Amino acid sequence: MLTSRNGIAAPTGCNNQAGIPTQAPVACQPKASAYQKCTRTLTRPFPLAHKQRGTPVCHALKPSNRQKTLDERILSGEFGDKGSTKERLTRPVRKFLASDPTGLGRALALQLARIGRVWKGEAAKKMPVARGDIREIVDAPVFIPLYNLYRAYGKIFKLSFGPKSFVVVSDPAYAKQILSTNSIKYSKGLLSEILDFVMGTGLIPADGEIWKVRRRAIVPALHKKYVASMVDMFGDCALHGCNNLDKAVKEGRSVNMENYFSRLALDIIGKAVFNYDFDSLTHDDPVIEAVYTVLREAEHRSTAPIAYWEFPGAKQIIPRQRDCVQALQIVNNTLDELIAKSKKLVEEEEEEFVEEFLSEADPSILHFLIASGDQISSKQLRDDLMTMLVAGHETTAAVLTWTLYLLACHPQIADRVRQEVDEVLGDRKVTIEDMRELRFTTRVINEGMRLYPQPPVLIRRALEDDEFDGITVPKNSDIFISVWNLHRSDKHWDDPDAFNPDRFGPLDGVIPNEVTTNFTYLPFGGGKRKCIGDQFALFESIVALAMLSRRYEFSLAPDAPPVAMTTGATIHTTNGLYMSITPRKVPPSQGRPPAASSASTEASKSSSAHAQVPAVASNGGMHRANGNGSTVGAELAAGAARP
Ligand code: HEM
Repeated sequence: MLTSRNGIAAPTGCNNQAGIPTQAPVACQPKASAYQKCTRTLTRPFPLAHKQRGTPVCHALKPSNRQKTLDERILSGEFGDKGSTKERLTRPVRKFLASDPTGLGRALALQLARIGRVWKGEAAKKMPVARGDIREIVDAPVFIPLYNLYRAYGKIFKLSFGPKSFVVVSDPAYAKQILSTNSIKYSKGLLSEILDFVMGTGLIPADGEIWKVRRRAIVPALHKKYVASMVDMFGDCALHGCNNLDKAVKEGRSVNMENYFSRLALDIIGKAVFNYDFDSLTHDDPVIEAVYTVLREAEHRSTAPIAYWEFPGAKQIIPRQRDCVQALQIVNNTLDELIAKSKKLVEEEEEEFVEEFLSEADPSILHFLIASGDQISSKQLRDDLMTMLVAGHETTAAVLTWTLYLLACHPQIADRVRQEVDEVLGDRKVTIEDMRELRFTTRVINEGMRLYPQPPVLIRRALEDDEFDGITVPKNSDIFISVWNLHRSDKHWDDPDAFNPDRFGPLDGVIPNEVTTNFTYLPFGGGKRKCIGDQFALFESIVALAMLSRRYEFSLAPDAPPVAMTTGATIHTTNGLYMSITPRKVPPSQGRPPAASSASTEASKSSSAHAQVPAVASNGGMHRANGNGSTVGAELAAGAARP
């Protein structure tokens, strides 16, 4: 056994190439001391948008021509002098003049010093431009080079390669300015261009008036009663998943839990968004295959160096593009059928549409939107549904994957989760009230999302000039807000690489979000474009983790390939997350009765455990109350601090 930085034992077998906090001898870790160990060879210029999938993770820079590591170069002050070159060059002249005994030289030196100060002031307002060894950055997931460059160039810098350039932002105050205070000055830019083929004018890529209208229409669909009913469904899906895992356990097989979570999340989001049972946990069919083809294409395009699919004829000639067109057709046909079915049901049920409308026959978001009388084209509806499918699938699956990985590397923390789950749930069904009781499990997810934010980078484009401490970001700049850097910065976190779910304070304290941490912690973004599925996703993750922890103990399969990261829209493993699974004897107790929570009495009156929770402006005033916000931090925070 080795000991992690936070004093928690980690197994020696924990293959730690994924930036996790153990002191196991790792090849590459985003920590100063680890950089020297990487010896990968540089073969091409820094591939910012290069396809990363399938390449082993290496968080380090190769030693430069001068055989210096980045750490040594940072320590040497190479990147430190952000002053004026003119001022630096004229410094010796000034010194020489100052030593002139006649007085004339001294007067000139004084004058030169004044001009030097002006030059220095001007230089301070210029954005640092990443230079030099950028070409030496190896084939790593994109957020890792950005982390290294952040350490070299600081909280805002420009990254140029060829005709393209990006502004990389890694400061909470700047992130707040872009996402919240000055959000009106920014669009989704590149993201809209990349995702157009799959999401069209869905909520994630949409901007301006379309975004406003669609957000107002969709957010009310994720109301309290809906989320409460979804918790029930999460439990059923997770149980179904457990039954599948039992088979693997019996056969003594290790299981790729990344794949498992991807399927679980697909089954859940299909039911939640359009009441479609993919049942991908037990079988594959052409619709599932088509969905995965489209999802993989979205990831492929977000990391491809050039938009080759836009070349004339590409969609007909290139096999992967042809497959994508066919897959889109299958998905669109399926969605059209579901839309038609839902319209028919709405006509038949003739239920009055009330504020927290929830159809028993079909509680999905699609049904809500149709029942609300939302007059939109089928194309827009499809765009919205696809957006939620993509947004709610990959993200949650990735959060669960990396959190389970962290737990496997920190058995003592996994023990604490199991203990809590046994106490709260025993072997009974999970309910919405339990979300307030599973506090440590919630913290574990919070910490999992800090160490592995999904997505690790947020993308924006400046619609007009904006200023950051005197530095101008010009109109049309493409901006990367590095959530990874914010979450891993030692300026904002003690021992930032350590997996320490207790770091967020007492368990009955607030649930961390961007507001409680002043934009240092952004698992769901912030401001008016904050995730609308934050509460849904957090509950889904808690339920899945609780159900698994109650039944099994997980450890990394001894013969598994090393766990390493690769970039997609979210962080994937390079070779899967293979786990050995040991069944636990589920305690026969019924856990705490759900009504034990003070909230649940209220909940039973109002059908929602969140009913009594005051609304807290967690996102710059764009709150769910006005149809624009989302509330996980606020509602759970208030819930956690219950009497
Ligand atoms: C753990 C799971 C999830 C994570 C980590 C996550 C994260 C995020 C983040 C960081 C953003 C902001 C993106 C930006 O500012 O550019 C976002 C936006 C969004 N998310 Fe999520 N999300 C999750 C689950 C979900 C689910 C389950 C849904 C749907 C039910 C969803 C729907 C959306 C939508 C529609 C947006 C765009 C909102 C807008 O631009 O107005 N997300 N998500």
